[in-house]
Amino acid sequence: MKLRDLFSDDAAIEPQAEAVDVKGLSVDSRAVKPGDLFFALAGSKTDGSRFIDAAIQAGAVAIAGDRPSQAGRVPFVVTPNPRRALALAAATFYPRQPATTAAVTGTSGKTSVAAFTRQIWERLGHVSASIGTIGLVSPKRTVYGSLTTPDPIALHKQLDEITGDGVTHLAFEASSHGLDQFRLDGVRIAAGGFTNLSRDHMDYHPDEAHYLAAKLRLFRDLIAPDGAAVISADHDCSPQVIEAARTRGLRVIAVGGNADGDGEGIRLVGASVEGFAQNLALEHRGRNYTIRLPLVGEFQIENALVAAGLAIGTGSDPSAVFAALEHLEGAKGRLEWVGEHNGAPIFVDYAHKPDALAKSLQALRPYAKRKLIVIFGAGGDRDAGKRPIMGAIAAENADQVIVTDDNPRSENPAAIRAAILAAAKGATDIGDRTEAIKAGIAALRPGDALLIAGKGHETGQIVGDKVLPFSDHEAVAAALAARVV
Ligand SMILES: CC(=O)N[C@H]1[C@@H](OP(=O)(O)OP(=O)(O)OC[C@H]2O[C@@H](n3ccc(=O)[nH]c3=O)[C@H](O)[C@@H]2O)O[C@H](CO)[C@@H](O)[C@@H]1O[C@H](C)C(=O)N[C@@H](C)C(=O)N[C@H](CCC(=O)O)C(=O)O
Repeated sequence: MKLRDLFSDDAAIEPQAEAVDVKGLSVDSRAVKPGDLFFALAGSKTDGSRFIDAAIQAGAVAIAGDRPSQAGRVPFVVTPNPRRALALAAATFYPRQPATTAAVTGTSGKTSVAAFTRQIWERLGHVSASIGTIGLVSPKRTVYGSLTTPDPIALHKQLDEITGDGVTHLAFEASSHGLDQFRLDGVRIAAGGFTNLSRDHMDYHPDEAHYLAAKLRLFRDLIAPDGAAVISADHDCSPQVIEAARTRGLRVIAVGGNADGDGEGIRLVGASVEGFAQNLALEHRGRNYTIRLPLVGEFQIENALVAAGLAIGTGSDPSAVFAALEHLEGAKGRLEWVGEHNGAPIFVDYAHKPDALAKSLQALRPYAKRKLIVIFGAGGDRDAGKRPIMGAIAAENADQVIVTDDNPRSENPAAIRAAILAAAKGATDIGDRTEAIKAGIAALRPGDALLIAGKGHETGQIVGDKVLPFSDHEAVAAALAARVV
């Protein structure tokens, strides 16, 4: 592809460089291949412009960045926002995208919403995929990804491939990092969803206003002008998100108890727990629907309604969408029942933030007539402020707390646990996660329930810079199979 074709008019390209043939795109000098266009990006740890020489040595035929470089040996494209230019170039280089794409943002629930939207579309006969924290899930390929929102090059390569596979409908997760770093700017988004907002990523965003502003980019800048915004109406920040969507002239579908069921909204009129399911009364366009949602946890109602809104907002028939909710399956490691001991259920959940931990514990309370036990930890090299908050939430919402390791990374694991334990009076300290899980299961008696929180679908424990194989699912299965409990 010609260099000129990869950039919009605001990029400065010398006329003699416009026809340079670009064979690939790269943001990492260590991964550059001959023929690549290298984007020099200012990053959180270093500045890509320091590696221009290395990129040229590796075979880069052109460089893009926000200020002209002295390298001079290959053409240099000056563009005011290189990260956004990268996203748009990736969309041009890998041109195919599913015809219908929905994105979801919010602190919690993104993975479930993406999975539920995919499942609803599948049930309605569309070839569907989802991309997010648990990777790419599509009929022909399942690929694990390390980021919630992949970088633009990986993202557009995947979009191009799955479209070639016949995928017509895609639901994907828009993380605040992804939105802030313009990773999604080249995706044609027909509908965007918003779940909720709580404390998260304070190691990245300077404050909560910045965090919300990143999320709002989806509604302010990215959804197609004739697209839909599906917004949970039950949070303090909901009016701000609705306002951002209305200002753009998007079709707003509010969902939840505060939504208007007479019109576009999906109003939750009532909900009751029945076994491992919930009966919901809904109102949409003045019509009433009664459905059995086969999922545990009140928070899953919000996820299911946002998914339903995304399907309706991209053209599906409401009655068929609500009927499809009765068949939803939880996403891997999202308040997932993984076994039982002494008749007491054991759940694995990805909750690794204060609000999510509180919601998961509250969701399991109806299943713990006697004691609710929780096992969790907190990640190293990440927002340290959430550790005591999570300790206090666990102590308040559970009857027995075991604090363990969860990706300590470069930090001293015992110090992370100590910060949690200081706020969780009476908690037990068991650093080894396998041992903690064994102890939690061994403590179960009839009428109890156990929540193992933090890792969800993950298959590794990050210690130092090594990822050691670890899975809560496997640790539970091994403990139950060995009858060590
Ligand atoms: C903090 C963060 O978001 N970092 C992302 C960012 O990297 P960066 O630009 O800050 O990297 P940097 O190390 O400062 O380097 C600057 C530039 O120099 C380049 N470089 C660097 C060294 C070298 O030898 N040669 C070279 O060319 C780098 O490739 C980079 O382009 O841009 C990269 C390209 O898009 C991302 O891969 C990278 O994600 C890192 C791996 C990451 O861990 N991100 C996490 C925090 C993240 O994005 N998480 C969100 C949210 C998850 C959630 O909701 O829980 C996600 O979407 O996954």
